[in-house]
Amino acid sequence: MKIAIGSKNPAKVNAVKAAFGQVSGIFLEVDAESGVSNQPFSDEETIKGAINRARNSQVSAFADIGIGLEGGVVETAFGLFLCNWGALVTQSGKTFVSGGARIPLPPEVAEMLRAGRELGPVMSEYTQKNDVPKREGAIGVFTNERITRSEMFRHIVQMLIGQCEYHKRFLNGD
Ligand SMILES: O=P(O)(O)OP(=O)(O)OP(=O)(O)OC[C@H]1O[C@@H](n2cnc3c(O)ncnc32)[C@H](O)[C@@H]1O
Ligand SMILES: [Mg+2]
Repeated sequence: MKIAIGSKNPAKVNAVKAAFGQVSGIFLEVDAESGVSNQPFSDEETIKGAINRARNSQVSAFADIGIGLEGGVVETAFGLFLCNWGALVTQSGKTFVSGGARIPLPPEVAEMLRAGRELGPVMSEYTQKNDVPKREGAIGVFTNERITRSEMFRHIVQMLIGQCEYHKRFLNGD
């Protein structure tokens, strides 16, 4: 099975490979367009980014399925929360969506994002560490690395695969 991943970020790529586990597949990393802003600011925008990445990677790699993973933030009455979404698109165009765990960002980090900055660079500055988005991620930093970005995305991909399996098994879909 050819599986296209709509990103070259190792935190995402490793998550997809781990979620598929024993399934023998060829994984193709594609710099897929998300079609949304670099810093999505709502669930809707983040989901849209995930679906676009999934579809664009599947099409451009002629893959059996495409997986898109997108990170964003969402404003709530309790502060600005991390939000993460994934999408799986099949060759026939069937689309599955799932969301990840969410935690609030510290107020000083949230303020920088509201001022128009992107979370990745803000996190590197905040932690004085490079490549936070490719490593533990903001979720890893603020959970004392109990849940890393890759693990969070792995759960999302497992829920995508599971929904796809359910669809095939019980709904006879393709
Ligand atoms: O190469 P891609 O796949 O685009 O990987 P990315 O790290 O940029 O990931 P996203 O585009 O999905 O994330 C949107 C923005 O939010 C940042 N971001 C999202 N989640 C993050 C996290 O857990 N830790 C650090 N930065 C994060 C990210 O760096 C971007 O600025
Ligand atoms: Mg990005």
